[in-house]
Amino acid sequence: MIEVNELTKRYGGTTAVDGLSFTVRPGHVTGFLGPNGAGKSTTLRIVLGLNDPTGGSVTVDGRRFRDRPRGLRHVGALLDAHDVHGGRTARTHLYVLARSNRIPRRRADEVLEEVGLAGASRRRISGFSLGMKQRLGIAAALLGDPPVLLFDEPLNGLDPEGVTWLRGLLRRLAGEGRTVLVSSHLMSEMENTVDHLVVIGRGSLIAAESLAGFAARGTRPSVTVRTPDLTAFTELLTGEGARVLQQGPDTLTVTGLDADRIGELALRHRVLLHELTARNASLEEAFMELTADSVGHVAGADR
Ligand SMILES: Nc1ncnc2c1ncn2[C@@H]1O[C@H](COP(=O)(O)OP(=O)(O)OP(=O)(O)O)[C@@H](O)[C@H]1O
Repeated sequence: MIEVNELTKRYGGTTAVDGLSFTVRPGHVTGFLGPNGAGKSTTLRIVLGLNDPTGGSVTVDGRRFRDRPRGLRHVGALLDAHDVHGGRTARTHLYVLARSNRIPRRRADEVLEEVGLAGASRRRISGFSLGMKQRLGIAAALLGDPPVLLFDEPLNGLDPEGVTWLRGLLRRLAGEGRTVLVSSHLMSEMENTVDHLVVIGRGSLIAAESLAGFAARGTRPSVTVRTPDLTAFTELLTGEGARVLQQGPDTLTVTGLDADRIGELALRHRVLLHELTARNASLEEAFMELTADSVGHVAGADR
């Protein structure tokens, strides 16, 4: 468990983190979300003891990370994929890390295999693409088989296959009972990846809850319905109190009734449905609404 207590970090006149408290529990993939400059990287650096807080504290399983010897066995982290010695090969990079944490060498080969870099393990890192460096950073995080994992914007630079792979890996790690915290400034990246959210803006907590709970804060969720019985079904839905917008020759957007209820109505009245989709767009809307005051630079704001 990661516990952040009343954390504050100032850089001169800039307050990067401002009295922030939250808890990250095992068994979940928790998204750490906020607009650019919200203080995510600063918080993660403090968790790892790379920066000292101005006030407050962070503990991992009840202790400061810095007080643990052989840290990679407790917390694995990917903060900056470029933060590697380009002249080394991927293998050597991991061997050095393994040695300094008393981890057997064979583990380095195992994690290279796991992240899909076994074939490139003897190549110099300077020739790696950003996506390959991300994979190498993930391999380093997994090296010590740690119960706690932190990833700062890990989807950056990954191609669609890489994104799908990483989502699966994060879920598996959480399924094994580990604590997994993943930062991003994009809700669209997180909605298919995480089940819990910690949202911050200007260094302060905005929300800490389940993905479903967060979505419910936004504008009302909508459901897309495709049916050849457009007119009759629209009447039925409005009769049940729904708001219905026609989007195309056979497509409706419905608010005010959830997808389960709409499906039941269709079944009861023998209406043929070709599609019934609950839209997650409200997550993005909730994020934008809740963080609107914390966004430093809004496109077009000066015009
Ligand atoms: N070493 C530093 N010196 C001075 N200011 C800093 C330093 N590190 C971060 N900051 C400032 O602290 C604030 C928070 O930055 P941080 O990088 O933690 O945000 P972030 O949420 O990770 O942003 P992004 O999504 O852009 O990575 C920003 O205003 C940033 O300019």
